[in-house]
Amino acid sequence: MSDPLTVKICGIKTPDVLEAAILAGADMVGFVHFQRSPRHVSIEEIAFLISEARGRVETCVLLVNPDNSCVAEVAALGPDWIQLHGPETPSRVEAIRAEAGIEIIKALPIGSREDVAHIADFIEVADRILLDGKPPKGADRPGGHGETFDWSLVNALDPQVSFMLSGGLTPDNVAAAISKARPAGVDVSTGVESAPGVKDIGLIEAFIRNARAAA
Ligand SMILES: O=C(O)c1ccccc1NCC(=O)[C@H](O)[C@H](O)COP(=O)(O)O
Repeated sequence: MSDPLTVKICGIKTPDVLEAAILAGADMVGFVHFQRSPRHVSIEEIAFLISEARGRVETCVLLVNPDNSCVAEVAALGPDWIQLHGPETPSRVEAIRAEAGIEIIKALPIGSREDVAHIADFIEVADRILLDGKPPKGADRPGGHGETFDWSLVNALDPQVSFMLSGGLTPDNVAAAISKARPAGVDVSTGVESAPGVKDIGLIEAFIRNARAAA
């Protein structure tokens, strides 16, 4: 039997939404620590959210090109995962994994076959790979834009490579995405919001329900 699908709800900012995501059956929740994001949460807020989540759902802190002091500060909070969502090189990902002593998700933007070929450089240095859409031109942050990509591009990937899928997923398209890309997990933020940074509990429930039904 294949492993169950991991469902991650990213960009959670408040305890009530965290609680709703847990009750709806999320496997992992993500907290964004990046000032320019409408989903940014402070270190103190993340500490509280992790303490509420511990033992109930896996936690992930999303960082963009963090320096060593930021990595140490986040690692001290004890999340299960750190997600690197910036232009980190393979050697920097490896160094952050060693510094943090925490499992790493490396997010990679996909828009072409060349981008898919680039994934191989990260297999050994990250614990999970997350494939995302490319940010729109001129965007001031590297993710969380609700941008999909051509899911058939992942057919060029070595079938042994396990990956999570994100980028523009919604309750309406998650089943098609799972059927086409066959990911080990799905990750959503924008597609379960009523406005940037404002999660909609009904959409979170529908997303998880539809992802589970499709898996
Ligand atoms: O959410 C943000 O604002 C953000 C800022 C900087 C880097 C990444 C960011 N989000 C990425 C995610 O939340 C997820 O991991 C995922 O890519 C969600 O994508 P989407 O559903 O398209 O918003």
